[in-house]
Amino acid sequence: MSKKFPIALTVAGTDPTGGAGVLTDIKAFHSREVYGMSAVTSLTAQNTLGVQDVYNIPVDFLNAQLTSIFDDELPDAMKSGMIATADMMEVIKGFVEKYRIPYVIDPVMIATSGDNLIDDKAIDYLRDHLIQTALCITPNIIEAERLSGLSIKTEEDINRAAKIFINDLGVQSVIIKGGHLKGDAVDYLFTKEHVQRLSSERIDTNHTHGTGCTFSAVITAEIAKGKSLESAFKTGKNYITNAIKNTPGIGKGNGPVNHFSYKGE
Ligand SMILES: Nc1ncnc2c1ncn2[C@@H]1O[C@H](COP(=O)(O)OP(=O)(O)OP(=O)(O)O)[C@@H](O)[C@H]1O
Ligand SMILES: Cc1ncc(CO)c(N)n1
Repeated sequence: MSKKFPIALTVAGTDPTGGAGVLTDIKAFHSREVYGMSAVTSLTAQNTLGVQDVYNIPVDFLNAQLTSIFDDELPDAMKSGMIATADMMEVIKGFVEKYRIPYVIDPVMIATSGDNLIDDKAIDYLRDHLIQTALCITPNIIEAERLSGLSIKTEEDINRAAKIFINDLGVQSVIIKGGHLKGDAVDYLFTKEHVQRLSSERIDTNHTHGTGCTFSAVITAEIAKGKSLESAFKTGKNYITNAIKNTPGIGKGNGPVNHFSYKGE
């Protein structure tokens, strides 16, 4: 029997309050009418106030989860979020290379609350071995600084960092998210051939927990449908702007975004 929906896989950590990580990814896939699958890298104890504890899944068990998925059905696209260790990254790289699956990397390093989510060895492995396997990587400013080695304050700095990603680090394409800069919320997609700049008004809110996860999950869902990266980027940007604007107002701290409100293309 042929499958009725595109399938997207997320490989990421969990947030029990559902604002970031695997749960927000699955909500975004569902909202975009894409069937969601997940392999969990870490269980976190966190909420809108911060990260209280982290339990990393043993690397063999991450391998077992991915084997269960890939032995049964091939997802149309996958993304990763929090991957706490280089050992886990090596396992994930093996599956991406074996199955040649379109792969979006959200290079998660630090939670919105400021807590570290991955170790230094993992950041080095990400930069030197993993990001090259992706169709696209989606760093925020802090992650782009850490991976490129540049300090990023202006649009010119963003252009310079993109050149490092593409020319020196061998990345196919990169979306640098300007959510952490001042002024409008501007994101940039760089490929070898062109730059696409998408801008939205900055929404005055602290309810931005899981925005990066959600944005990359929507992009992955659109790629799973066979959409171009340029079109997926537009949908991701429209979705996240709407989702932040319509915050459901959950929790005592940096609340999550709304997965019910965006009805556009
Ligand atoms: N206050 C805001 N108003 C409008 N758009 C925003 C705002 N904050 C972030 N965005 C948008 O949300 C998306 C995610 O960007 P951001 O830089 O917040 O990612 P992130 O830091 O990786 O998120 P996370 O909180 O999951 O770690 C981008 O499209 C960015 O432009
Ligand atoms: C599990 C997880 N992934 C990603 C982030 C980044 O928002 C987070 N806070 N928690």
